[in-house]
Amino acid sequence: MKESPRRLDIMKDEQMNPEAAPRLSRKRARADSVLQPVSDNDLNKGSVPTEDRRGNPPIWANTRQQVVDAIDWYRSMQGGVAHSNKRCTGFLVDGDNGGRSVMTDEAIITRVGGGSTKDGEGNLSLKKDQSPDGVIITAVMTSMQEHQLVGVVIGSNNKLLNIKIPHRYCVLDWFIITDVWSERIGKFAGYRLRLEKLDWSTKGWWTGSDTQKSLQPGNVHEGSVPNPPVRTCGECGLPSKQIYAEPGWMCLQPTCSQFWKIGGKEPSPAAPFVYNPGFLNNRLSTHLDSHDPGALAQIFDRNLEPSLGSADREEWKGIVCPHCHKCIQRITWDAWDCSNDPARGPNETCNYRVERKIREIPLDSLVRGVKPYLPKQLECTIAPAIDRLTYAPYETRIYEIPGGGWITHFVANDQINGRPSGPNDLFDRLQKLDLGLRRYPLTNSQVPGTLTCHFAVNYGVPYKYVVSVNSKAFSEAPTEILTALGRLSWATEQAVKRSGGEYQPPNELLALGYFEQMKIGFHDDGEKDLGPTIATLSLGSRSRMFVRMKAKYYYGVGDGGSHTIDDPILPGCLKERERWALKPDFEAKKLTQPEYKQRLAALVGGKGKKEPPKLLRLELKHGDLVVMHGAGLQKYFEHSVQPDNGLRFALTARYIETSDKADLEKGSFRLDQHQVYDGH
Ligand SMILES: O=C(O)CCC(=O)C(=O)O
Ligand SMILES: [Fe+2]
Repeated sequence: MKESPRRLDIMKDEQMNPEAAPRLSRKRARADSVLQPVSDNDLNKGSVPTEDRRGNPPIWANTRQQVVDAIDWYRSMQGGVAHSNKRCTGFLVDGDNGGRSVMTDEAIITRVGGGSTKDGEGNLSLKKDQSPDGVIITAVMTSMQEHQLVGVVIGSNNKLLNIKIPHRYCVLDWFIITDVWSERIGKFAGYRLRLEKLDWSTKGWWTGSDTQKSLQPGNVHEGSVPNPPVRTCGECGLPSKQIYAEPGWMCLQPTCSQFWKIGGKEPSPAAPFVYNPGFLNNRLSTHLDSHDPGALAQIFDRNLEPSLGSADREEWKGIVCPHCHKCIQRITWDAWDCSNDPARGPNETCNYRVERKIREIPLDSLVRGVKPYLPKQLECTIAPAIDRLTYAPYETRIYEIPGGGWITHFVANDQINGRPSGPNDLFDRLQKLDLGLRRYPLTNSQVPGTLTCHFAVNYGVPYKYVVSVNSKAFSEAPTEILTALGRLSWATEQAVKRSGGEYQPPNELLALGYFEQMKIGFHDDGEKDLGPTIATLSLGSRSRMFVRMKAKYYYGVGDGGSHTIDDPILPGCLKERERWALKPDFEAKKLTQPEYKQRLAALVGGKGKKEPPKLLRLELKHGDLVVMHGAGLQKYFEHSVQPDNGLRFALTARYIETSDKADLEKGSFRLDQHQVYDGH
């Protein structure tokens, strides 16, 4: 732990007494950081970062999701701009800010993301003009017009500040957006913005101990420079500020023929660009000086408040540690724990912990009087074969998925659920147990450190699904888990036998727990050694399960944007007939591979497609069992489950092929008589 509370107190004292730190005269500061030309390279790239900063961040995190979970104004896992209700609420300045970006002590000038792609070196570049009507630009503009508070987070890849950024993500402060304008960026017109620190009575923790003064309102402070002139374009008649002292004033209206031109010519990108000092260094927002921005986040000791012990959304949001100020995610079922962080750094020692035993939630409060789903919410393109007799009192609905297999839905009822050791009892008893449920890091997430949006615990043979989960042996499992396993074995056997397959008893069980607003996104269960059959028991809050073809097979376009050559052309895929018509020519070598790919691209387009349509939307109620049977269901299709708001458990059993002795041992079990299930 680098930030002790003491250090933070020191920081506050220093901030309250801006005279405490020596600083350069304004003239010198300008010479250092303003009149220096900014080329297409970032201003301070290559300079050596120093530890000499004034203080410590008020809030910090090791992963992006820690920030997102704990900070209300930064709910964005991708891109730099967090927005809500069409307003920008938070801004991240990390690496790759684009050319001509600068950070002074209190102002940030950088690009606005959106509409960019990463080049070979991971730098963002525009692939077309950024539209003023895009979601991000609109949000940024609206926030500027409304003087909306914008929280700013800095990432440690940022090279604009000449300090060593102490953690991967650090909150800077509240800012406001003073300007949004367009420039020529490479071949295209892209938006850039200027942010200004709201509170000009204190200095930011990130400023060096010998930095320039706070920004002052234009023309107020002795020695300050005039506000930048605004000129009207002779061509379009619209005003633009003079942002650059050099090469000079340019029209910044991207629709104007004189956009980004001086004397009819665009400045060379290699020309020195020098910010107008009045634009960079004056305080442009003088009207907000009495505004109380409120705290960046509520930071207090949750051990001092009474625990509601609910499964509400509030319970699994992140919190900011009152001791070390790190964003703590709710990783375990029953606690926030600062030390329980998969991305914890070697110097972190904070052990702040808040116990949160969940109070028992009565099943009735979740299942009684819930509004039926609308027909549209349960729309299926495949009609089930319905059978009310064979497994009575269950009703079964069998969906045959062409190219995939069968999904058998055993619909439970009060009679089934109310039996001793049935779903009602299981739901009540699972809540009282300490199963060791926790959120795990996703193994192939685009954003490192992202945790699942549900809690999990694995029993029996280790199973990797979307994450790698520790596994406990069935011999250590509570009777409730084995009781569930009994029911799942029964359902698996019935569904497999009915489709003519060979029954293989499960040797693995994954228990998932969902709080309010948790879910499992689209995924397949297809680990390499997984058998073809997967059975799930739903307990508690109602949910919907969705099934769709994977985009790769629906569009025939893989993740890299390339067309799939060994295309199975599944029934129901896009342009199925046309794809079948093309394939024989390729197989007969009448078409080369590039020609085949080109023809496919002409048929179904490239990547960046909309999501494939959902084939099934199933209503899973308390006590229901669902069996997926067929390897194709995991290979070519994917599923997701979206519970209603409220506590839910899902217990899923599978058979996993393994010759590992220890794993086999973990997966072996014998059910007691009362744990065996016969379908009643
Ligand atoms: O929550 C559910 O019903 C489904 C869980 C699931 O898909 C899984 O465990 O892989
Ligand atoms: Fe699954």
